Amino acid sequence: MITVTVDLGQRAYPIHIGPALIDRTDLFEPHVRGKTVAIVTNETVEPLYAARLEATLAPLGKTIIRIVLPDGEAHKNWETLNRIFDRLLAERADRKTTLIALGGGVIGDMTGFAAASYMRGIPFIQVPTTLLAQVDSSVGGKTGINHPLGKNMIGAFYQPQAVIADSAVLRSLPPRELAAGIAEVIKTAAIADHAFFSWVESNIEALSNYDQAALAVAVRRSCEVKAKVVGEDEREGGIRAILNFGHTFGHAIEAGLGYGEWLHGEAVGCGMVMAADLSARLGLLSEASRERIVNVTRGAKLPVRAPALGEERYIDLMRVDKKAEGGEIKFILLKKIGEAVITGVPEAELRATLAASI
Ligand SMILES: NC(=O)c1ccc[n+]([C@@H]2O[C@H](COP(=O)([O-])OP(=O)(O)OC[C@H]3O[C@@H](n4cnc5c(N)ncnc54)[C@H](O)[C@@H]3O)[C@@H](O)[C@H]2O)c1
Ligand SMILES: O=C(O)C(=O)C[C@@H](O)[C@H](O)[C@H](O)COP(=O)(O)O
Ligand SMILES: [Zn+2]
Repeated sequence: MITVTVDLGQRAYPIHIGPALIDRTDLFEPHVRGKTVAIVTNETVEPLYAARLEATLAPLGKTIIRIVLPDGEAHKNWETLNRIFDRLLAERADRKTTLIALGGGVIGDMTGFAAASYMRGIPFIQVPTTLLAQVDSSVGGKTGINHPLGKNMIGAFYQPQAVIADSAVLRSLPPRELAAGIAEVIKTAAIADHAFFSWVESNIEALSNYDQAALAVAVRRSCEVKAKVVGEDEREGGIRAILNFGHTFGHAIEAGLGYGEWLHGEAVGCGMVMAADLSARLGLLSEASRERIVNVTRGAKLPVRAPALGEERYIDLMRVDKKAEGGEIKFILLKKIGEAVITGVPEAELRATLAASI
């Protein structure tokens, strides 16, 4: 097992990474408060891992509740969030109840938001079970739900007590979901670490083939980079926005097609290709580097052509992006592989990228 620390100044929390961590009572014990623990999961993950997690928690002598939600991005909304609150209230869950998010990013984001708002804040632990959640969403405290008009529009910054990432659970992940997780690995490397990007290029087959050693490197390095960025700028006042590379286009794709049509990671993969195109068009990124982004994304079996929503629709959807200021859309672009910039762009170049990508 290795442990990466997220150091927020006032407080810090661990990200434990390794095989069979779901079975380690000693890792959960320091973070489980109160008399009740609620495991929040979904109908796909529950039959795979909930009983094991309950067996791990049993020696702690807590009352354990299972809250099982419908599966999928289309359910990351108010209605599903309310099901968590309804159940917590029905069970008389008090302020010391600990929530455990057992699942991918959808479960993690919703459980975190429920924890942030139930009785104005209760503790929660992230147990990410997808690659995407292990490399990205379980770390850093962005929690929330989607709105039909925009992705993750309602939410809170609220940090977990700990992240416990069991690498063995990735074996049951469908290939399409694995690829979606690789998209966020590519993103992390592209914005912050050229050597890591080169490593991803060389190991893209191994990652796609569930090679445990390669996945361990990807999870560890991605968490190290994310922990550092979040430690510098927890609430996205500045530098944290680089973690949004590919997301301005990607979120427009997700909302425009309807949530769940494309996976988040697929939309981000295509969004990175579009952002690299825009970076090259503006003379920031070399053509050779742009091609490396396209090739590694394609190598991960992610889409590189954008869905035909129409130029105006893309622009409309991107105007509600959380990074927009006074109606001006802000993009995360690349100066080179391993270095990102946050900037507005001339409309003509943006339209040229959209025309070339669709
Ligand atoms: N908070 C953040 O910083 C952050 C970062 C990135 C993404 N996100 C959010 O995360 C979400 C995407 O997360 P995701 O890609 O994990 O999707 P997801 O949560 O929908 O999980 C993907 C699928 O895999 C299934 N699954 C989960 N673990 C499994 C396992 N071990 N074996 C078999 N099946 C398993 C799930 O039931 C689901 O069908 C999006 O809503 C995105 O906005 C948040
Ligand atoms: O942690 C962050 O910061 C990120 O931007 C990580 C992204 O991968 C993630 O998809 C995040 O939820 C996007 O945040 P949003 O603020 O653009 O909704
Ligand atoms: Zn993302």
